[in-house]
Amino acid sequence: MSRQRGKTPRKTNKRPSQTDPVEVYCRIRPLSNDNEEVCVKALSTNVVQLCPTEASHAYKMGNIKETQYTFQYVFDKYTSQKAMFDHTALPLVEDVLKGKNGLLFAYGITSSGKTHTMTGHPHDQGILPRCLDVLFNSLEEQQTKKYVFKPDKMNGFDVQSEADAMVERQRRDLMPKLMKTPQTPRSKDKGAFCDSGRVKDPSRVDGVEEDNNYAVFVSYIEIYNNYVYDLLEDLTYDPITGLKAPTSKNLREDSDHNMYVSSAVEVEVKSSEEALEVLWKGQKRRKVAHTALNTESSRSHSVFNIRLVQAPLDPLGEEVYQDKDKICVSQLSLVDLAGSERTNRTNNEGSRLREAGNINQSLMVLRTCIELLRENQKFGSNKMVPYRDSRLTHLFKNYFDGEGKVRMVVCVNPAGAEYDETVHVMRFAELTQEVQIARPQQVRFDIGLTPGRRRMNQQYKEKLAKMKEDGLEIPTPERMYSMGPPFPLMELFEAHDNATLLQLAQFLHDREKRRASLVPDLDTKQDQFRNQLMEIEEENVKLKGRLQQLESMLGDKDTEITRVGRRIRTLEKENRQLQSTAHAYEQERRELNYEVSEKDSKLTQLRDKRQKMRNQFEYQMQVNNQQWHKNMTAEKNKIAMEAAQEIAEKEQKLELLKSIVNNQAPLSSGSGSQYSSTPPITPKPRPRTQTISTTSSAKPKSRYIPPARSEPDLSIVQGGTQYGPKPAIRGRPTTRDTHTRRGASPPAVKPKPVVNPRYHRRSRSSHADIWIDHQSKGTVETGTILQPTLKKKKSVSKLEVADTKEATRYMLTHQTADSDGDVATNLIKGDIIPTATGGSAVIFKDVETLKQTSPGERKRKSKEQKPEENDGEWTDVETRCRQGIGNFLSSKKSKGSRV
Ligand SMILES: Nc1ncnc2c1ncn2[C@@H]1O[C@H](COP(=O)(O)OP(=O)(O)OP(=O)(O)O)[C@@H](O)[C@H]1O
Repeated sequence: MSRQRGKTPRKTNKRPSQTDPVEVYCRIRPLSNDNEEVCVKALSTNVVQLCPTEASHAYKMGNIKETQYTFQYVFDKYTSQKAMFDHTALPLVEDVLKGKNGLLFAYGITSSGKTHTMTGHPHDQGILPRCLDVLFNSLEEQQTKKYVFKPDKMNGFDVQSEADAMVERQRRDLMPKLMKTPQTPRSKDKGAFCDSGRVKDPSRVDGVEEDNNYAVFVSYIEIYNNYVYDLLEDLTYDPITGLKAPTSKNLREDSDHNMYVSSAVEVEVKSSEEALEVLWKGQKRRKVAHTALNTESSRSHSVFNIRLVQAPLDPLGEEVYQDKDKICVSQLSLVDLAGSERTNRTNNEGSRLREAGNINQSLMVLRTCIELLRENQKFGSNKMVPYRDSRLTHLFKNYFDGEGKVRMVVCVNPAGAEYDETVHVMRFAELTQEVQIARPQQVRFDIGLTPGRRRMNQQYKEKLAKMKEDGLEIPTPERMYSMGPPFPLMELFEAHDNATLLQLAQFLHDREKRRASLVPDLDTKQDQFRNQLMEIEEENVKLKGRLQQLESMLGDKDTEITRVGRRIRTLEKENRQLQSTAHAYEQERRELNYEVSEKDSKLTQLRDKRQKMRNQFEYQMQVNNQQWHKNMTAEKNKIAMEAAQEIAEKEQKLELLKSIVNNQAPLSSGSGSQYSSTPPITPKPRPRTQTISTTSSAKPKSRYIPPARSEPDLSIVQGGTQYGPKPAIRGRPTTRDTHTRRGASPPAVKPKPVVNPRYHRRSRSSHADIWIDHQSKGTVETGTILQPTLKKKKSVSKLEVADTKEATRYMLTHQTADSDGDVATNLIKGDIIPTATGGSAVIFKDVETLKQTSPGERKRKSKEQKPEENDGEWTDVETRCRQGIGNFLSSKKSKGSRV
């Protein structure tokens, strides 16, 4: 072994060549109540996310940011104790077996699962019992007898022979039992680690040196209120005062500057059960105070140390080599830190409050130390790390200052209410990862003795026993190649100390003899060895050839692999492209399908709508047709009635006119205030006087008054009508007039003419005529193709006397509807002749009828007679006058004035 100091852990003054960071693991425990809000979530196997809950102080202060922390590994609530152990502690157990130190501590707030992780339950063991199980599983038969290694009370170990160890065992067994702490009943779970219900961890690790012997020592200490107590110390019992209070222990530094708890009991254990019993004994002593947060909350930091002592076997492979310097001690410290919460959260009072203060103080110092250490390492500063400010940091100073592996398990309670505390824990944990620890150096256990000594000794013993059994001679054992026992202790006090010299000569002679006897054997062995070497060399040459072959094959394969790899990559790329194209097409197809279905549905909607509209329209058409037929029938009846009435009226007027014409009765004209139509005047006064109304025949407004004076008055010429207030025209009959007059009886009295058309010569040139186009305002524009020719005209809707002064011709437009509903426009034309009294008279000469027939009804036979058909009738003066007067009257009726 290169380094055999029985001290733990070792401090090195050299600057470490290789370092490892502190490895931090995070474990999230399950919620106590599934309905609780969660503030911690594992994002991956090494990232954890914290998000403030509404109940948290941070949230209330407006900090709602989520934070992420990266750790070596994050274990979620489903992680088993076994998995936890395998990741975090198993490598440390392996290291311990190889002579390296390890520190594992559980850190977190109260009730975050530290004790559960470190200790667990018998049926679901935590890290500590599993470490013990694996350690003892791995050591198997290689443990020394008890008391071969003895703690030297200065953090080191002594070694003694098995015989001495046996004597000590006997002595201890015979020793009267000391007064010990009365046994208290074990609690249900934690004390039951040694019960049959315990589920042992079956794992074992490699790394156990074949030619070493081992012994395991455990110690259990507690740091409470910044005092160190030995949890395995037997409390002395005084029959009067009872149990004596435990005394706090001091921390000491050994010759190698390693810290240890002075006079702390270290118990040598030979099985995990024994070790767990010790653990339970210590746990009984552990301060477990009830706080508001956790009824089993640990108010102290507990440190369970497992020290593995190993030493090589002697050359015979029989016993431990009796040299203290050849002992190697490695240590695994498992620390369950007290909860890191703040005092105000726990509702602590009195001693509990002091506890909380001290816990926080020691954890604060731990944080400060780690921060400074990190700073020194990072920035090359040399600030003093205040390890001594707390017992906790002081005790583990060597782990951080020296070498070893340090791991931390951060336990997290994901309950939302714990957010504020958890954030501090996380920050510290993340920071801790930046601290570098010197990597422990590889311990070499080879001390120059034949390897496999234990096995050979074993075989030798077995063979010996068998030969003894068979009664055979015992052959020279392989181990006889030894040069014999070590040199005896001889001291030469004077030059002539012959006895000692002889003894030495004898010893050397024996050795010489032994050597001489071994030389031939050695030569034989050398020959054998040479032959073997040659065989190996041959084999080697063959293998080299084969290797070359294989290498060239491998090279070919590599080339092939590279080519295939390249081809695969190309194909993969093509495949990806094709996939993306297919994807795009698929997408397009889906979109088109969607569009088509959308359009289909729109089309269907449109069709439905159109059908609905058609139905509505048809229905509306039916209704309208019915309504139209009804209206038409009513209108027809009305028109027929009106026509009958009009005809009757006109008949009446005609009668009147007839009588006027026939009788040639003189018409008196007033100052133009009213139009009067004279009744037929006969030489004999007629028995009755006929009154003609200007508005309606039913409601006569004026009566005929016989002329008072003999001045010429209005006379109406056949074929025309006399208009105007004053002029009285005795008209000469026209050709047409003549026709009508033929049947009329000559007037009995010849009235004095008011206007004499004979005296009034009219220009024959139609170009010189100025027309008055008299149309009432409601005249409908018919758009008839044939229109009267009026070169010069003045259109009026109301006829004034002044208009008649300039004009020579007069045309009255009058519209009527025939029985078919078509509009017939009558243009009644006449000459304007000045009267003797300065007025104007109109002599109607012509009536034109413009008629428009709808094409659909062209073939229908109109009830209205065509002009040519009317020829006979139109030439009839009566009819024409009737028409003329009727129109004029109706036009005058609407105007309410007379010319
Ligand atoms: N991973 C887990 N799975 C199941 N139960 C758990 C887990 N972690 C913790 N618990 C349970 O939560 C409770 C509190 O855990 P524990 O006592 O280990 O907390 P603690 O951090 O050690 O508290 P303190 O600091 O006060 O000692 C215990 O009942 C424990 O069984």
